[in-house]
Amino acid sequence: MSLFDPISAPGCGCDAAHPRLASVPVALTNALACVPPVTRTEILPLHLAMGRVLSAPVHVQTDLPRFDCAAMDGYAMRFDDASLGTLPLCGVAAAGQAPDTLRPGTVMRIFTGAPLPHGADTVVMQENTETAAKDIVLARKPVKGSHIRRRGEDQRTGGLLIEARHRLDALSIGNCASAGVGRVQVLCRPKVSILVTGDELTAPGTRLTEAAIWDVNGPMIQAALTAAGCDVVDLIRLPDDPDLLCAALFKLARRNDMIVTSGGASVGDRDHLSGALKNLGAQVHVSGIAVKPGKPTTVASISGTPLLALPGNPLAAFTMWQVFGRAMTARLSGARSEQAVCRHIRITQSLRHTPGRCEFRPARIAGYGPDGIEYATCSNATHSARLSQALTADGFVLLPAECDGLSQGDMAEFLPFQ
Ligand SMILES: Nc1nc2c(c(=O)[nH]1)N[C@H]1C(S)=C(S)[C@@H](COP(=O)(O)OP(=O)(O)OC[C@H]3O[C@@H](n4cnc5c(N)ncnc54)[C@H](O)[C@@H]3O)O[C@H]1N2
Ligand code: MOO
Repeated sequence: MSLFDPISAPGCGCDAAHPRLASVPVALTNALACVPPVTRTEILPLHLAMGRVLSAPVHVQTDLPRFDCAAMDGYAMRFDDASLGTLPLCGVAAAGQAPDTLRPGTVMRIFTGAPLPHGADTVVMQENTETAAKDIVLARKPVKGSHIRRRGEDQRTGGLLIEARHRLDALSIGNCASAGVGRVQVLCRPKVSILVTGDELTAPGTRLTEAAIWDVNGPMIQAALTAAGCDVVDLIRLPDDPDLLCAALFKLARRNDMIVTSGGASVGDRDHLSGALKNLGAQVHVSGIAVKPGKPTTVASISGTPLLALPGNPLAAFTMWQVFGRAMTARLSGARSEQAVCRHIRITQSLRHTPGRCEFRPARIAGYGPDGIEYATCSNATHSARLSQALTADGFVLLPAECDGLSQGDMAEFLPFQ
């Protein structure tokens, strides 16, 4: 594999170096295969539908524009009267007013958006006229039919405007409004709960005992799920207790479309996730990935409910959310093709990398090179416990598994944060 191949290219090296760990592309395929998109639907007024996924297509309710109308402020006229040169001004046509009839041999004042008066076939911009008493003098001969928006030239009644499974944003909501659609049928938000484990964890803002630390991953995953359009049902913090973990997972699996956990995913005596999954008879789809950071990441299903288990180290949890969480929740939401897209950049400095696991290293886009290609800067190593490493970054530079480093100016793939 060369550095120009995408990290998802077959044979990127992850599998070979770590036979018991899945490569990122294999893990991603397995993870997505266990996520059933939500099918529950609801009808919402348009103003509450931002970020929601259409469950049915949207069709146009009327021709757009609904009627022939002026595209400029000026004068409506019959083209055949243009040879008269000077025409008396008779009447006004404004937006929101039903159209009058234009008397032959006259012009009518007209404003942008006003329905074209009956009998008129041309609009002259006011800049191309002069006024003399109550007459309008044409400065030049108009083009027949100019400055008119024709009925239906944008959309036709009944036409397909937006396909099902599109995620609504400001642009598509604007288009729905223009088509007269006030309510939309959407898929329900996926219900997702978060389970954060660790004896040492305390809610941020509360007092810390001697060896306690604040829970970083709970609020971070909650924010990420909300941004991904999920309905976060519960954020539960548990000590490192296998029975409590089993009971909580069992309960959450019955009430949610997906579960995200943090911590306890590795191999220590206090890491209870794999034991709990075994006790619950869960199907394990991914158990360890040849990636840095994020090696212990696990994906399973408990009674059909997908579970993404993120490592406790906060930068590892953030990275694996970006790679797996985003993709899994996008699929869960029912939205079509929301795959993360990498792009190619050059790196501003040489980077060392230990061959074995492919690496997602936080990087900042620093500008463009003389060849028009973006440059990215990153730190010399990825520290999975240092979340602030990503704070000034825009995304990750991807270091392929088998490479032992990149040289200054080399191209690499870049995965932007979302
Ligand atoms: N012997 C081995 N030890 C470890 C391995 C290994 O392969 N062999 N893998 C390491 C890797 S890689 C990672 S990543 C970590 C992740 O392990 P866990 O998922 O079991 O995470 P914990 O042990 O629970 O915690 C790790 C670390 O992160 C802190 N943490 C946990 N949760 C939070 C939270 N919600 N907010 C802030 N910080 C959190 C925790 O205090 C620990 O410092 O395992 C390595 N070990
Ligand atoms: O997965 Mo760990 O994040 O390599 O430290």
